[in-house]
Amino acid sequence: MFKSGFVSIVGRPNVGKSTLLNQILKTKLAIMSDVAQTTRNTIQGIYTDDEAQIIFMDTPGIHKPQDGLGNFMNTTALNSIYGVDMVLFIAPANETIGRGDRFIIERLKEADGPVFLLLNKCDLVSKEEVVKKLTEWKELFDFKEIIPISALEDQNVDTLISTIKKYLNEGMMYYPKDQMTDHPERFVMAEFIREKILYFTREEVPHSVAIVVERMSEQEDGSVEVIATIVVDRKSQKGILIGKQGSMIKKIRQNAQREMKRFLQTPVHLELFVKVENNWRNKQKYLKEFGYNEDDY
Ligand SMILES: Nc1nc2c(ncn2[C@@H]2O[C@H](COP(=O)(O)OP(=O)(O)OP(=O)(O)O)[C@@H](O)[C@H]2O)c(=O)[nH]1
Repeated sequence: MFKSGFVSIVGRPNVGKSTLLNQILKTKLAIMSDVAQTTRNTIQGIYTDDEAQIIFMDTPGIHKPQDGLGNFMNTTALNSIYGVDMVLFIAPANETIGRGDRFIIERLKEADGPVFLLLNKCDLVSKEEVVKKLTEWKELFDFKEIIPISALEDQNVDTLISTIKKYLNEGMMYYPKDQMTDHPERFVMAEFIREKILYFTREEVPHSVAIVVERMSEQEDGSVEVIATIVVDRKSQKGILIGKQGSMIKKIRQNAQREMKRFLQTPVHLELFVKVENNWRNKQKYLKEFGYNEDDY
């Protein structure tokens, strides 16, 4: 069973978020900041192995502290705790628990999914101090897991990965294992639609559907409009996809839209069209148009 999920890493500035991410991604595929940047959330890195794909999310705001607690902890700074499967809260072992930490802790109560505490920089303090710190933290929040690590020295990072995997649900591989497409976001949007088609239609519609994301554009209010066409190669498949009075396509649309919203962290309006292109798989023109090339397979 392959697992996947979205994980956000939060913590005060300088606690070691980037160091940890680099350590995790060191040996694996690293897709660093900006590659799949959206208006609000950034995919900071994607860890993929044979068992799971973990997509680390980050909110840009939390990385750009300004002076004063009030500023760097503005309301948007912690948005990445919503709509993710798990939150990793990093705190340094070598510093006292401060106002910044307490502020984040308060917000973590609203987090979607389990919250882990990663006590970082454990290489800088004694075992006794680590234990003492962990006890203090335990009193402040009901963490699902507490893991002492050293991001810099690569201590316990493998334990962290296996623990994350334990909590992930079965899921698809959102990104190719070792390759990025030109339009990562469009690719992911198309995969959401494909997943829902397979889920709701089961075996009735073969895997040969193509999904073309025609447009993906940000609206003035910050929402995103996605227009996509599902291409099938027989008329009967179109009928199945649309369903009785449009009931099937509605289900696919609503559920894909929900995933997109979760992924982009902003309202999404999805429009779907179904088009029949006889035997499109054999037509070079379409293969090109749909963005497939031999390298993808
Ligand atoms: N000794 C030690 N130093 C660490 C560890 N992790 C991070 N550091 C150091 O702490 C400093 C801050 O680390 P970053 O990874 O940049 O912290 P960050 O949380 O990403 O910081 P922002 O980008 O400001 O949010 C760097 O000098 C790191 O080398 C660790 O496990 N042990």
